[in-house]
Amino acid sequence: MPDLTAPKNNPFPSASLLGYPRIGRRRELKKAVEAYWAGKIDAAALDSAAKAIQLASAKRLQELGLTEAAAVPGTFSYYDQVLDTTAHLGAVPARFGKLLNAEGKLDIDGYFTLARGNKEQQPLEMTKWFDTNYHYLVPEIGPETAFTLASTAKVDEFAFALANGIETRPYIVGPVTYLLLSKASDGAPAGFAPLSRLEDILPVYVELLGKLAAAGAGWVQLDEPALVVDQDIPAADVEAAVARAYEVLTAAADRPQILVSTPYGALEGQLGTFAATNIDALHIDVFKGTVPSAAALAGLGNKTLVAGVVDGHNIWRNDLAASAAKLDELKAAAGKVAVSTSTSTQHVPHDVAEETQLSEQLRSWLAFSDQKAVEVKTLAAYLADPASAKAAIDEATAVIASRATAEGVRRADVRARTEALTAADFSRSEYAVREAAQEEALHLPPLPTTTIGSFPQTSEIRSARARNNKGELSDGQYEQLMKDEIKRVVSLQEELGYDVLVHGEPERNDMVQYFAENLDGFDVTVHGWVQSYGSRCTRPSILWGDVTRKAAITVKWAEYAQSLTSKPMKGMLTGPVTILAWSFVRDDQPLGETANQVGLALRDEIADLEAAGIKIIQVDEPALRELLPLRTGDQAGYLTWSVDSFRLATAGAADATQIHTHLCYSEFGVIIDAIDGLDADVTSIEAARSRMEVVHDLESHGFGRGVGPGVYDIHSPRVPGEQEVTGLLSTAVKHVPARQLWVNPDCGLKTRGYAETEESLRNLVRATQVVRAGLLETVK
Ligand code: MET
Ligand SMILES: [Zn+2]
Repeated sequence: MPDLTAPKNNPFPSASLLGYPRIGRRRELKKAVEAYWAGKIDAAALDSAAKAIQLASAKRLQELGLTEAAAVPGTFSYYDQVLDTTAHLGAVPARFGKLLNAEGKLDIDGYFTLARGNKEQQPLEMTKWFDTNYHYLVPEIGPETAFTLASTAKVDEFAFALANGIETRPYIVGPVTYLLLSKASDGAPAGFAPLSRLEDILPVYVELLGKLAAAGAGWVQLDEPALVVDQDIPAADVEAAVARAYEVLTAAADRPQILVSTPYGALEGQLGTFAATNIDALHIDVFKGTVPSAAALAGLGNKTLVAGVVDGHNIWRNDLAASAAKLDELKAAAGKVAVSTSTSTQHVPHDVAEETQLSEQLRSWLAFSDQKAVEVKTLAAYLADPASAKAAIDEATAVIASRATAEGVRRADVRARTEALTAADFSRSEYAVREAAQEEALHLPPLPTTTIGSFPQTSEIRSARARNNKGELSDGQYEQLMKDEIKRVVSLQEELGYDVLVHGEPERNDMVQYFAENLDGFDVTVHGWVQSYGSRCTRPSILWGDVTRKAAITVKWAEYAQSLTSKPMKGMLTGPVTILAWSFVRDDQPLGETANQVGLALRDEIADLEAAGIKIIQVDEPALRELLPLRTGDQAGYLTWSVDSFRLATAGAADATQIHTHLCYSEFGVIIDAIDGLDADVTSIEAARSRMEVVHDLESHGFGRGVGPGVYDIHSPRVPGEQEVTGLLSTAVKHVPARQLWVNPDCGLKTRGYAETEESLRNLVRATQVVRAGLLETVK
């Protein structure tokens, strides 16, 4: 047996993936982690579940042809790759007290505490990872943060695979991106920039590189996607940080060869910055990004250029001919070229072959992670010997061509409707007119209380749906169970004293999939889960054709719920941008065209809801921020079509119909104009985790319509106390005029249990009463 741990100088693998799903083909990790949290399995059982997934994934990728050393990415994570990096750096925020154990390590419980919070502390803030629907945990860095190698999880993961005969390529977030994604810790002085701690984290990276080299790693992958984004610090500062970081890391005495990866867009000017360092390989995204100039590529010298030509973020079969052409160009200008995906494939499911319920035609158009591994392998073969890949390339070309003419892809009725749209279809009356009409129709108290839509999806609800799908429960029985649940949700809200009620969305498996299942142009998967955050997964639908509404979707449920109460019942829809963002969307026409088709379908649904007597309709757009292009130059175009599609969906509503929207998960400051542009009468926004930061943006913008900054963080089981909520509301009324303010949680309650939900919602009402009374005092 060769000594696998001996130092080596292998070339970068000709074919590899930038990352791979880590949740398991059947969401084994989700199940194990949740069982561990529930105390049903111990740490050893969790560890062996994790190892089983790691090994299965590595073996699968080898089977698919990624057999070279370091071709299999070591991208496993128990929760999040940024949290992993925080753990390796020991960057535990001071507010958590002493989380490191006696050996100075962050054990698995400490790790989960950062992710989920504890009785005293909110978890780390969560936000979107670049332009994806994946969320990472935001590091909190201050002048006081101490850095020490507090975890060797990545070394252990590597050693475990190696012991099983597979040399993987350990992955960790690179130092510059790590600090650029961090926020200043609570106590940090004004103007403190986490990037100023660069010198202090580098020694920990160096120590980690040493341990990886000692364990036998030939390559390590440092992920630097922040370099493809326009940062709010000068480019020259970013460049200096990169130069310094990689000067130190490449000078480490014992280290694996270093691949720096830059997924999610074009690296542009920073390519030269990396070219000037001594790293061994540089990955660039040439799927979403463009092929750099020959001169820029020549600057890479002896470094391997890892070409991300296969899209890691969407599921369409690769246009191998187009990729081959890009590779030719790259090869002509750069010395060594290897093939990979544009991003980690953690954003797409495992395997199309599992989706046997899809038509053969649709399946032939798709590539999930495993198919992408084969595509990458084919393209690497092409680079070595173009003739060897000819059959595969021709087949891909033919299949892609078949999409253009397939039934349902372009429908004359749908196209006629979008082509006939005029400016008037995108606008409602002036807000003052609507406000008066709504006041008259609704008579709401000051600081109206409401929730965001979903109530806990109990195991009874989920099992009823599963049994209905299997045919064990008739549609009639299922419908009755959902109605019972709606009744329970309505009476709970009545009892708690909420002003605007919801039906609780029990009938929806998912806020996008539910609509996808009821619209033409979509298909849904059975096993196509992708990680959203932690143990949470979603199953994006596939939007492959022209979209139309077959029949009313939500009306009967809303109508039933409204019949149970004299309070206004909110109709609940998912907006066009979110439907697109959380589906895998066709790539053969501009997103704006697809969004308008969805907008029109929703517009018809709103008209039907109004006709059924629903006076308030919420159109959720939690993903509005997520699709925002990373480069500032591309943002205006996106904001125009996304805002337009929402307006198209909602502008048919009568003046007296109150249109709500809901946004969550992100910093909104940058898109506040667009949020205003949606022209919704009421906007609820996530704010509890970030402790009401958003109200400052709203204030400085002069946001003039209704707004509900969330006062209950629903992402953790923690119950907010009455005083805590009172405090948040008191902050809000200082910045937002009370007549505009609404009281609501951050988001829907579907992931919560009833016990904590009831208690929390009760505290919201009590706090509202306190603040309302205070408002009356000030008026007197
Ligand atoms: N109406 C939806 C719900 O309450 C909004 C969720 S936003 C991710 O679940
Ligand atoms: Zn939400």
